Amino acid sequence: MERVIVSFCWLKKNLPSGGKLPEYASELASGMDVAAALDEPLTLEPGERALVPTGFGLAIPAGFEVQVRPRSGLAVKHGLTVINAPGTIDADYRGEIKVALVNLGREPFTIHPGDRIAQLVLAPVCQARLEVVETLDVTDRGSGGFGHTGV
Ligand SMILES: O=c1ccn([C@H]2C[C@H](O)[C@@H](COP(=O)(O)OP(=O)(O)OP(=O)(O)O)O2)c(=O)[nH]1
Ligand SMILES: [Mg+2]
Repeated sequence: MERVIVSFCWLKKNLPSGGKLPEYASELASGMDVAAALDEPLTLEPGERALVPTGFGLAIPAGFEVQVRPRSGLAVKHGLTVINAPGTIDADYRGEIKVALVNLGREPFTIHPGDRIAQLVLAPVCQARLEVVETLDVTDRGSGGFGHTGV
């Protein structure tokens, strides 16, 4: 598959403990698994959330974004998910990529340095140019929404 070049940079002088280059786990995986760059294990109590560092930053080309998505295994088995999923990494952001995790499970969950906590999906985006009008055009749906077509 053709790949888009994204600049990757460790943001600290020493490679953070647990920091790993994000990787596609299979040939055609949509997301690169991303690891927790932690000095020590971090335990999330039920209902608790944390902004987990990765140690790196990206320079994403214009016309793309990176989405931070949960890993379904962690979500289904432990209730660990990304609270703002999909997190948005803007193409002009140069700070550290962080993962906003929440433990929606019933048990405490411990993240160890280097654990794969989420996945990063590179996705195309386009920006809108808003054209302000007096009225919107007419459609069959009209203003029906939120279950209007049935469950
Ligand atoms: O899961 C995330 C979400 C965001 N970010 C970083 C990159 C992103 O470009 C920036 C801003 O994110 P967002 O636009 O979602 O947050 P905001 O609350 O709108 O903050 P801002 O006013 O800085 O845009 O924070 C992360 O590292 N991880
Ligand atoms: Mg924003």
